Amino acid sequence: MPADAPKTLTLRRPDDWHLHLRDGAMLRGVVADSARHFARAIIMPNLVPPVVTTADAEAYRDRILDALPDGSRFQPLMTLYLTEHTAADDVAAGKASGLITAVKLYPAGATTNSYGGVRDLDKVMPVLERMAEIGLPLCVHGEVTTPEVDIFDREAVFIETVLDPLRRRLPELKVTMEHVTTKDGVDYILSAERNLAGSITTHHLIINRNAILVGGIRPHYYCLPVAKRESHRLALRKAATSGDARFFLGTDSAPHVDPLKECGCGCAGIYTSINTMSCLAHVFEEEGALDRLEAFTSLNGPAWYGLPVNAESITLTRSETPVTFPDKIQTGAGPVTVFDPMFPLHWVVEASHG
Ligand SMILES: NC(=O)N[C@@H](CC(=O)O)C(=O)O
Ligand SMILES: [Zn+2]
Ligand SMILES: [Zn+2]
Repeated sequence: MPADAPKTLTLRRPDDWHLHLRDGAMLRGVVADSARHFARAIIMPNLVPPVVTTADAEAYRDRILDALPDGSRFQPLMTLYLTEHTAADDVAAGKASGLITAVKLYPAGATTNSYGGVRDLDKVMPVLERMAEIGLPLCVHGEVTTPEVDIFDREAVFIETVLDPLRRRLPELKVTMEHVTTKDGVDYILSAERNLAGSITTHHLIINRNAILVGGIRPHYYCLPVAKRESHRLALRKAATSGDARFFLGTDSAPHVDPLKECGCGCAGIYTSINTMSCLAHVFEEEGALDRLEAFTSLNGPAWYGLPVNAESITLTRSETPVTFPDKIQTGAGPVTVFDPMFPLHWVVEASHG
């Protein structure tokens, strides 16, 4: 690091625009890790059973608020899991009451707990048209599920065969491409003049697909969309550190207990809530872009979702000796392995203000 490089960095308090908190004992075991650094998070609705109606979302929000540490002001921003039976009026009522921030499209079978997702987009067009009218964003898990399509191509094929046709059919619909993992995704977002933005995870800025497979199979680096080759990781880094308002943080922190990852058919998902800010400061420093970290974590997301930026701030400090995080956290549901970036971390969130 150059001698004159900053040793502390103060940012508006960040938000997480894509987060899995789960429910029950797991929720109670993980929520404090997000609430420590983040003011708000968009909460994914892929519970079992999923969060389908406004009433489901209200009940789930209350369970999250209940699980928070005393005094926490963390704000869960709720989403609805789009199904072919979703009622447009219920979605509109959820938005009007201020409860619902977005609706989530899971192509059926694309990822964890997505079997109740959408098979035929025509069936959800009335809901999407209503969302376009009322300005409610659609968050998309952008992968096709066609068995013939190679898993590493599923995002690119989704853009070409599903997302682009949908956006041409309904240009007024605001779409968030969640957890973008490819240069194709980045380029597609950059090509759009309006109504398209993308979230990028912490881990996709750090690992490529080698992390999963070289030297043995490493289930704790397996997530969906699966990490791609190095050229894609570099494209994601460039987008995230560019300051471009169309890119913002969505950690996609997705806890599964270790026995469900370390087995013959392991679940997809990486747990990063606890060390995300340290990892991101490292990445942005490597890219010479520490001055653009705040845009990525704290400014671009609120602008896209039409929310105010947080009044509070946090300060990160760079220590000479590496900071350590636990290898695993213990939850009432079982142990959850923490994302290991495979390099020492030096940045740590040291204080919160306001
Ligand atoms: N990202 C993942 O690998 N897993 C997520 C689902 C998702 O976001 O696709 C999960 O719920 O476990
Ligand atoms: Zn997803
Ligand atoms: Zn996710």
